Amino acid sequence: MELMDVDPVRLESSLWVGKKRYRAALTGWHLNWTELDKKNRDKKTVSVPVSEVIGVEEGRVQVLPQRSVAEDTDREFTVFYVKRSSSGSSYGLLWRLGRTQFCCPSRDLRDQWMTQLRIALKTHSPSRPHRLLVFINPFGGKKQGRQIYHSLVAPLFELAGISSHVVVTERANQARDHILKKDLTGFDGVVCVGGDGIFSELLHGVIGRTQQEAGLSEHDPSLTLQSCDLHIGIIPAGSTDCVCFATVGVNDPVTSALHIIIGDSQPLDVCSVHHRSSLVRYSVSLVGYGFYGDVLAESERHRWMGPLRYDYSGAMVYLSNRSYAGVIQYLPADSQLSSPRDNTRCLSGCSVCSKGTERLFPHSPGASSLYSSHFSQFSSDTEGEWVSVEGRFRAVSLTCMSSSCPRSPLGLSPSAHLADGTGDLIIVRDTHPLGFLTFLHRHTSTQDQFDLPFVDVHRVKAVRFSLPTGEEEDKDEERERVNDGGMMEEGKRPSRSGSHKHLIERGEERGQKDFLCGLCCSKAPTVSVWNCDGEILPHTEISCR
Ligand SMILES: Nc1ncnc2c1ncn2[C@@H]1O[C@H](COP(=O)(O)OP(=O)(O)OP(=O)(O)O)[C@@H](O)[C@H]1O
Ligand SMILES: CCCCCCCCCCCCC/C=C/[C@@H](O)[C@H](CO)NC(=O)CCCCC
Ligand SMILES: [Ca+2]
Repeated sequence: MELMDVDPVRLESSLWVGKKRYRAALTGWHLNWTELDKKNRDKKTVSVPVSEVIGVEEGRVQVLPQRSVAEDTDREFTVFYVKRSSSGSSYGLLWRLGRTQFCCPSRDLRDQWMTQLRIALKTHSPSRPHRLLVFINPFGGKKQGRQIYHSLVAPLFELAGISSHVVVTERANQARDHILKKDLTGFDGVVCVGGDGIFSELLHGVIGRTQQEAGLSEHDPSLTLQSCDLHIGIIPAGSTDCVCFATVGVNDPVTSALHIIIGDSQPLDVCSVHHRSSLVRYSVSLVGYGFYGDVLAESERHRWMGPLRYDYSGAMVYLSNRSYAGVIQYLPADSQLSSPRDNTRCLSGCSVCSKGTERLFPHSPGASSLYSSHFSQFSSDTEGEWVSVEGRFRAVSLTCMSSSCPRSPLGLSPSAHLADGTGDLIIVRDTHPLGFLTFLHRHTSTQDQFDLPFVDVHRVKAVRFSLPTGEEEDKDEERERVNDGGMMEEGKRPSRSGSHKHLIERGEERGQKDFLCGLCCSKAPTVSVWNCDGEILPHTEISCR
């Protein structure tokens, strides 16, 4: 009989940790050490999975805040591993670098431990990255990206034997263009240090490059795109850090670095946004019209405030008390599988997402290892009946994930799934100011923001938005924007500043010179803008899937 899954003890010996004696054992999957009392009886045991061991060093070594090695240490070795801290959010725990110094009775035994631990690490951590391409946005969030990387992350990568090539960006879209055009041979993954904006650059680079190599056009909305092999890691250093927070559960650079080192991965739904037959952008978090579009447009004028700009702009936009007319069409997802109000929380290993991945990519051998897979219930994309809603809206939001962030720990749609191939469409119809304030305020607590008479939420596969008949986007303007805003057209993509300029021009074209000027205009604008993961879209009429 062949025995599978045996976990033989490779090494067991009596070691010292400080002044206490321990029995340490290394099996294939775990490193355990048990304190022994004077009569050799077991006291408490610490057990660390080998897959969570970060590194092993000879001697008494310290890594954070600074690397230091003590002398006279030929019988000692230090093991570094993931340590789950008791603090964090209700949704995810902070991870810290655990460190234990062992002292062996002889140098020989120390060498045996070092060798066996390194072999175990190699054998039991096949998905760890060895070489990473890191992009730092020096202007994201509180402008701490460089410092966060060099003081908290680089020492951990070094300890784990990961070599990294670092690019500090000098302009917007540099990271995206690098991924689209440069030789990426030898890199196991790309990492961004910044916020959701630089993550979005990496996302567009990785998806774009994969389609280029597969010879597929991203502009064709009916095409099933190739899913991406290159993983994206995020070291949070932005203003909202929504993608990091919603996937890891906290926005903490050390936690994220440790997840990257041990090769954790999480597939993500990606929503494509098209205007007519051009791809405009991809989104993983929020595609939002009305309140969230206006907050973003307003906040771009106050970038100097840093992350506070969203609070200030949120208050200003709330006070401007706006609603917008439009026609929303959506294709509902299968309500038997899940619902936005079923009170579930999607975490790594979620069963709804696993079933979704199998359903969406039945022939993919690495279905569970997909990272940035394209939003794709495509075989059934045109199936089902489109539903149409016309009216005036405070906010129309489509979110592919919960979009939780420090500002809203449960997010825009707390029960949304990270990788089920659907998004949640939240429709907030026009209402009185106090009602809307209640809706917003509930995002900051555990109260149900959907339990309000003017709010509807639907789990969807696709959404289209258009202006009411007679108010469609101007045709000439359309033509100009199609040429201007195609995401894949070199040098003509809407950047933050580009979009802002566009928005001002558009406001002026429509006689709304003061659209962005203090929100104090007497004549309220008739159209808002779309916020797509923190970027302003250059079109009002869009289709998302
Ligand atoms: N060197 C650079 N100079 C100017 N802009 C840059 C540079 N590098 C990246 N960018 C752009 O800066 C924008 C904001 O970056 P990022 O997302 O990192 O920070 P943030 O806006 O503070 O955070 P969040 O998106 O989480 O709110 C992105 O659109 C990105 O494309
Ligand atoms: C009375 C109290 C009112 C409090 C209101 C709190 C509402 C918080 C909801 C937070 C939703 C975040 C959605 C995430 C969007 C990100 O993809 C995007 C890119 O980072 N961020 C923004 O657009 C930044 C947009 C920030 C909007 C506030
Ligand atoms: Ca989803």
